[in-house]
Amino acid sequence: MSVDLTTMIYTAEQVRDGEQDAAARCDVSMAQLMQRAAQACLEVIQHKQAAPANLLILCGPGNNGGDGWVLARLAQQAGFRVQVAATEPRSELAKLAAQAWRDQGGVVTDLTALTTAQIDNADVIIDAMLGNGLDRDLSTPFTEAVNLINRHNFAGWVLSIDVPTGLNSDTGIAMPTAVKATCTVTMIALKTGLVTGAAATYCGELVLADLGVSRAFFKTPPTLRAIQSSLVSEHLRRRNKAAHKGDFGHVLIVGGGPGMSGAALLAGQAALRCGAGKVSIACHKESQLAIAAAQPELMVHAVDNDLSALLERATVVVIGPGLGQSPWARALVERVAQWQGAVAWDADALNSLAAQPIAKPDASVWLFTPHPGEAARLLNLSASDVNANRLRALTQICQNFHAYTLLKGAGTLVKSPQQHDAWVCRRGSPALAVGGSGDVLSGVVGALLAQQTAEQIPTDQVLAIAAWLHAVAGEMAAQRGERGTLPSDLLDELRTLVNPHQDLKIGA
Ligand SMILES: NC(=O)C1=CN([C@@H]2O[C@H](COP(=O)(O)OP(=O)(O)OC[C@H]3O[C@@H](n4cnc5c(N)ncnc54)[C@H](OP(=O)(O)O)[C@@H]3O)[C@@H](O)[C@H]2O)[C@@H](O)CC1
Ligand SMILES: [K+]
Repeated sequence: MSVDLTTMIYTAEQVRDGEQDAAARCDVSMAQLMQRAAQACLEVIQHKQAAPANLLILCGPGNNGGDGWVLARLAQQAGFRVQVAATEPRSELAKLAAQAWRDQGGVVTDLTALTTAQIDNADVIIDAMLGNGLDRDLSTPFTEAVNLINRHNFAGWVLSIDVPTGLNSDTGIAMPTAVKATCTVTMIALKTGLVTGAAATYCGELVLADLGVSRAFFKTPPTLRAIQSSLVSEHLRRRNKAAHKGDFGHVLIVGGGPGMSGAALLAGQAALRCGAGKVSIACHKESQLAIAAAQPELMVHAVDNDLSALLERATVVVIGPGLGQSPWARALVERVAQWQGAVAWDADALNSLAAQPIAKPDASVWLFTPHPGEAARLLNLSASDVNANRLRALTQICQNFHAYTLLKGAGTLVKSPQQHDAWVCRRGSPALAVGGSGDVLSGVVGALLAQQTAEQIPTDQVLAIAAWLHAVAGEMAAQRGERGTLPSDLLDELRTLVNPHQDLKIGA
């Protein structure tokens, strides 16, 4: 069976532990691995930039620097004009590689003396300062070098080897200073910190160089798996021609407090566009008219605190969009928390659970879709604590609340309470960073839950599929302009995406 190596993502520790073993199994020495790493970087450079261009290679003390020293030699042999600015090599492999560069007549300047002129003369800067050995904040001379590279007026491009210097390859947290690369060539396996958190700002295009040992390495189970389009097409098949609305579930959306009818409306519209058989909304009486007038297919009920009749008819519940934090909202949260079935919790419904926790009934399945602020409230932490280790926060929420959880933000993470590994969504767009986007997502989750039986979607894949649909709908909507894309623009795109097997052209 073929494995897409770019979908399996590991911690830096897993890579460190696994690479030596994988190299030994493939009968490759560490020096050969370094040679292959440098060769992979050279090929990426040659693809983008013909020789003789000016390369400035910045080498740090460890094996990341070693990759840089070897690259200097290979690139010069390939006809590039190469300058190296370096700190003293300290690892054995880096020392040998530095000596080989000098033996070839290569010139070296001290990284502490790096000048703006050196940077400006370069067509390509290669960041081989620090890789996955980064274990503390940057200091002189790395901070100064990174600041010089990141200046807005540098006309060339930047290739980071393995990981941009200053980015934590496990958490995706950037030190106050970190290289903003055009392209990152990472070795052997993708690392968790390159696909979540602030990674997208720093990594640029991410290229995996498997160095010929990945197949041995990939026997190790990954920490994260990238959500792929195949997950969607496997589960959202062509519908049975004799289908009726009862096959596709009844979503009840609880939300739409005073002044927040739009959130419940967006969730309802997304649930309809993603194929739920029926969608009802339980909202505040002040919101009923606005929602009903905006979308005739929605059944809109004004509720005080009695949801019993609506819950009896529902297949799944989504609670949170526009719910607010009033006593009215809390009463609804308490009622839904007792209901036995599948409940998707979002927004103020999560805040309410955070403020006054309620235990999940054993027979219920709960799905949470917090953003980092809501996740922080659920864990009694700050949002920056959550962002400092998104995967850890995700795992804690799953465990503490026995809930399938989707943690929003670039590199959305998804995890089920039972499984060890998690999913990451590598798709998406900054266009999704706008109020109402999360309401659409909760409607998508509701629709998938409602169709779970008809489409045989395992519960642990519902949030992963929803994250992918929402992210790709965002990318598609953003094609008309990232800035100014509205959550309602996602609705048409979602409709296309949930019909992957349908040829949407109308034949004769
Ligand atoms: N192993 C392999 O098979 C292969 C590995 N490969 C490559 O090796 C890289 C990993 O190499 P690595 O382990 O030597 O770590 P690396 O990132 O070079 O840094 C360690 C050095 O940095 C220092 N240091 C740390 N933080 C610092 C800071 N903030 N500020 C200043 N200094 C700091 C630390 O110093 P110390 O803590 O000892 O004082 C130590 O000297 C990997 O990313 C990939 O590029 C590829 O060739 C493929 C084959
Ligand atoms: K680097």
